[in-house]
Amino acid sequence: MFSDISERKLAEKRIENLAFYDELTQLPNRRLFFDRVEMALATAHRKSNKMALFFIDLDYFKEVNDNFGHRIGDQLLQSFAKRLTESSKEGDTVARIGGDEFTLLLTDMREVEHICKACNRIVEKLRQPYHIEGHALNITTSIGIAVYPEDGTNEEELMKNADIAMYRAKDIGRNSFQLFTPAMNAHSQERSLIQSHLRLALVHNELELNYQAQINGVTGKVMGVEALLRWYNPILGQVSPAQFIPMAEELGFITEIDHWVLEQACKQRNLWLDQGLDCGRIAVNISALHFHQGNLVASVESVLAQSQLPAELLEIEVTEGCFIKQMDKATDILGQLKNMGVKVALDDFGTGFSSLSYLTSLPIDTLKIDASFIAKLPHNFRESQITSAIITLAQNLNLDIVAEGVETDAQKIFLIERGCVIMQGYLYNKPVCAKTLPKIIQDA
Ligand SMILES: Nc1nc2c(ncn2[C@@H]2O[C@H](COP(=O)(O)O[C@H]3[C@@H](O)[C@H](n4cnc5c(=O)[nH]c(N)nc54)O[C@@H]3COP(=O)(O)O)[C@@H](O)[C@H]2O)c(=O)[nH]1
Repeated sequence: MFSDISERKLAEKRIENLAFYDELTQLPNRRLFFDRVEMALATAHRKSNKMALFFIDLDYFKEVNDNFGHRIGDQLLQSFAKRLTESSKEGDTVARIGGDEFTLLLTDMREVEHICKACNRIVEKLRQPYHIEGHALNITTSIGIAVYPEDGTNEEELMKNADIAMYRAKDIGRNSFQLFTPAMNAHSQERSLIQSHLRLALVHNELELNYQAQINGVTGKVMGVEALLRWYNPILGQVSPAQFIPMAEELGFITEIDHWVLEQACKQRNLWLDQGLDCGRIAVNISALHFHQGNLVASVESVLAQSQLPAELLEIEVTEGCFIKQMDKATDILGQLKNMGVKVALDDFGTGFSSLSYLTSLPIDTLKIDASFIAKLPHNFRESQITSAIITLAQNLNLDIVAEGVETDAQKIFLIERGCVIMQGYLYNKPVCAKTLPKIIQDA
């Protein structure tokens, strides 16, 4: 009899635990979190206090799972939950509401400055490296914050607005926190609208490629062309790739888009080849996400076979983001491309992570100096020094070098004097459609 009762109690406890707590981290789940918010709202209302609801999302958690496996991913979530709990105060509620999504409720807040202070403290603690099974994982977080009563007076509203603010933090580069503002609502609606149209852009034939020439500034000869994606939607108008490419990455169809670009660009370059148009290599941008998650080598192989374009006329542009993680895998992918005869350029060079040692081991052919440096030439001391150093580095490593975003004669002269002769930018031509490019090449 005694044992029956204890067993029943144990079973009840287990059921309650499953209903209200997350099994992996033992934190309250979404249901219990909502109950706590509801209770806290009543107290905050009575005492005329503020409270803050944090929506916390781990940046690039999926990559941890993909690269290190789910066991390490789970341990990371447990350590993260522990740290988040340790950095909160008595009376606060920490919860796990989904895969890598956590929430935190801070009660008894009087000023928004107190909330920001608390947030800075928490972010600092969370971003210290996590040491798991011999791996040092550097994880950052994107946090959105909604404050009662300004940003919502019930749990749904606060949660929705904290979520919107969290997406804003992701949009502006992750690793930050954002307090909700009403303007974000409009931004979030615009984002959803773009996303819903983007899903159909390929099917509705709304994508097109433009081409921008890369010119030898001394001889005027066209050395290559870069394919740049354009999207025109009848309702949204022209949408910049700087806006929709990150969305396509987030929505999971960047590989499909990159493959389409690759196909069109190779087909077009082969057509120009047949027409005897001498415009060097065609450069195609590949997103870092596609680089790691898609099958880039197979994609390039099949497109080259289908288009009949000689491999040496194709250049793949990758960014430093491709090498932050899984350097060995990245080297292997680039090596396979090189073995096929395809050239590889490192785009936006100088803006990524600081370690240059990877340059010596990566099989790349070209460095593209980022336009943000060129824009400040020739008068800005810092940018002039960096640009000169990048040119010297490329020369020492026997790499080709291309300057991006060249707009003035003064920039061109600066670059030529330092040994960078290939340039791309509005000084020569803006990106144009396939029909217009031959005229630019003939006039060059
Ligand atoms: N994965 C893919 N990414 C792509 C693809 N097409 C473009 N992109 C990436 O989107 C970002 C924005 O591109 P875009 O608006 O096309 O801007 C490019 C040029 O048009 C612009 N440019 C060129 N010359 C000048 C100049 O003189 N002044 C000036 N202000 N801007 C100039 O610079 C952008 C160059 O892009 P990149 O060489 O790739 O850095 C951009 O990050 C693209 O990479 C795609 O098909 N797939």
